[in-house]
Amino acid sequence: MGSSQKQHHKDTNCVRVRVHGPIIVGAGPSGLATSACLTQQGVPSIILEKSDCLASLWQHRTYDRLTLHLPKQFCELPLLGFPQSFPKYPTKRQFVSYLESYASHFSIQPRFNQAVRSAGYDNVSGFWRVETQDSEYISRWLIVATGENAEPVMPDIPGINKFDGSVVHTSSYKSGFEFKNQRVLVVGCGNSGMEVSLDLCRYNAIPHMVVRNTVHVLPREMFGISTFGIAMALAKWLPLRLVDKFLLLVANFILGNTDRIGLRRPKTGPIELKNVTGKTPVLDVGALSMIKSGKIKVMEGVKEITRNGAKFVDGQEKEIDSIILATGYKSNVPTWLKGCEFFDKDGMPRTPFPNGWKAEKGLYTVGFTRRGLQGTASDAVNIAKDIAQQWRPINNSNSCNSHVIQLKET
Ligand SMILES: Cc1cc2nc3c(=O)[nH]c(=O)nc-3n(C[C@H](O)[C@H](O)[C@H](O)COP(=O)(O)OP(=O)(O)OC[C@H]3O[C@@H](n4cnc5c(N)ncnc54)[C@H](O)[C@@H]3O)c2cc1C
Ligand SMILES: NC(=O)C1=CN([C@@H]2O[C@H](COP(=O)(O)OP(=O)(O)OC[C@H]3O[C@@H](n4cnc5c(N)ncnc54)[C@H](OP(=O)(O)O)[C@@H]3O)[C@@H](O)[C@H]2O)C=CC1
Ligand SMILES: O=C(O)C(=O)Cc1c[nH]c2ccccc12
Repeated sequence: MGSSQKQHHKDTNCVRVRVHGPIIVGAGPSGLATSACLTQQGVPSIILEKSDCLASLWQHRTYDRLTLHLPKQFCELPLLGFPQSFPKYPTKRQFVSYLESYASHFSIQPRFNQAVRSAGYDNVSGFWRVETQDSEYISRWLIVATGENAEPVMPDIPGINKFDGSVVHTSSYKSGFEFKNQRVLVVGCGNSGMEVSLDLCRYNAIPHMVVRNTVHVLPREMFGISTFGIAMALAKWLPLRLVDKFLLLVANFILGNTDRIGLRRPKTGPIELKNVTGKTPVLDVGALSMIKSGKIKVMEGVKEITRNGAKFVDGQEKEIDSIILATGYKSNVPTWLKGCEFFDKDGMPRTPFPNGWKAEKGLYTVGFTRRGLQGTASDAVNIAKDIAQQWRPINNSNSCNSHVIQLKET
């Protein structure tokens, strides 16, 4: 990994590490992809990861039955594809094993248990100072790879604190096993809400899924071809409006009119909506037929949670045993990156795709495109090329490509 020099700070006992290459924050797919692309360009880097493993979202914060939604060719990281033996839609275990082989192939060794608490640009020295609980890392380049899904969104629903049963976010949900035979309120109808509701059905639980708004549901495949693949192919030739028209025509043919089962479609088409707002269409893997058969109950917005149930905006009241919040995720960048105008208050780059990867003064972002792993791959390649151009003139005279240099601690 990146070459660095280590010093003990006398007053605080904090270790100060001078890093020669870029500092990457986050060892998810985005951090790994960027590190690999930098390595290929001859630039060393270090990754700081708050958790104890790589891809912690996939390893610790997703449910057991999760598989990729898009066919594998749309989820590969740059430079090293999936093994041929993988199925079209790899499972999360396969995806994690791919990421582990990826890291090992490029000799990427993230520094685990390093939660970045603050980072800021020092105008005087021209370096980024990045603080974790026990160290300060200093570099010319900082790459933000903490992801769009860094923290769960926990909505403040009236009365939720009075509820007697358990309340969990989908990021802590593993399987319906713990909810056997229960009446469960699932708040939210994105891909997580739909898939958790489907999983609950497999354990004889009765999911009541809250749909407060409009939602696009598309079949995962159309006539044996992935819907996402069809959309990407058509988008090369046709305006997005027409692509969406085609997708909706076929979706309505395959799924029927989803309005009739309480899933009203937004006015804007599914791909245009994803591009403009980031809202991902639901790619159906079975929940829709459970809704049609009444096993998943669709409810309107929640008005209030009571000790043992929920009141809905249409006046209905239901007793429930547990609540699962499928309310999505948010970036955590505003909590640690200081004095930076590049990110908005939600921790997303203000500059839209495909140009949001480069900020100013050696700051970069990877994986904030709202375009899944394809967006990550595009950012990672761009960042590595850009930093390599700055790296070569500085380091041609004085080769610094060796691995970590541990200087004697002072
Ligand atoms: C359930 C689910 C399924 C998905 N499925 C798909 C799919 O099939 N296809 C697709 O293209 N996309 C999918 N996505 C989108 C998803 O965002 C990407 O798959 C991918 O995980 C993004 O990678 P990332 O590295 O940007 O973020 P993450 O995977 O979230 O990794 C960020 C890393 O940064 C670390 N971190 C955060 N804050 C700090 C800090 N302050 N200091 C140090 N480390 C920190 C985290 O611990 C984490 O390890 C899915 C998302 C979810 C939630
Ligand atoms: N197999 C796969 O590949 C999977 C992929 N994913 C991906 O992970 C990402 C996150 O998905 P997901 O976790 O579903 O999050 P999303 O942000 O996509 O969906 C959140 C849902 O919660 C609803 N919601 C939020 N707050 C409230 C509230 N206070 N009351 C009622 N409803 C509320 C939203 O409704 P509203 O629209 O009204 O705001 C929306 O329906 C997406 O990109 C998704 O595609 C997730 C699961 C599986
Ligand atoms: O980002 C996600 O959550 C995905 O599941 C991948 C994804 C990226 N772009 C899309 C457009 C339509 C459906 C899924 C995706």
